[in-house]
Amino acid sequence: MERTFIAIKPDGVQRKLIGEIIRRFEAKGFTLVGLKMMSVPRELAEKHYEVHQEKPFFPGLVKFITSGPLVAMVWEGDGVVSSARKIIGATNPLTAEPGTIRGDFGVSVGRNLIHGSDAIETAAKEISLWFTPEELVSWDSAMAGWLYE
Ligand SMILES: Nc1ncnc2c1ncn2[C@@H]1O[C@H](COP(=O)(O)OP(=O)(O)OP(=O)(O)O)[C@@H](O)[C@H]1O
Repeated sequence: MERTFIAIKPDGVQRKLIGEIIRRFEAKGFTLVGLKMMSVPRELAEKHYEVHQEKPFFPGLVKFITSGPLVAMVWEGDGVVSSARKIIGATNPLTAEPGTIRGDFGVSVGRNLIHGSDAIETAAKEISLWFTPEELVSWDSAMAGWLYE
């Protein structure tokens, strides 16, 4: 079953949106298989965003991600990688569609509340970067028969 890495960034935690964000993924029908609240070490933030290391916003992004607690999660379900990106919305919350997390709760690109892996291969890399295998819990949702044919 497909898995994706989702992180509620420090602004989402401070804004008390943890419950609302988890609710949206649960209500859609995805299954939570990994969850931890953590302070992010600088090296982990830099590794996670290494594709952006030459960008002017990189130092500020690393400072922001390491500035407070973050909630790291792994969600499972058919098509969860691309569906999660739709639930999250466009990178800039001002242009993100209403009904998406960023569209409903954010106003600036540097405080866009949540991260979601952008492809299946990226998801696998990010899951192994943020979680050990022992931290992930495989379980069968009792609702599966009502979610899938
Ligand atoms: N111009 C910018 N100014 C400040 N921060 C930015 C800017 N562009 C991107 N970022 C930050 O870098 C993150 C990664 O940018 P990317 O283009 O990969 O967007 P994304 O894939 O929608 O976001 P994420 O990887 O966090 O899910 C953004 O989520 C945002 O927090």
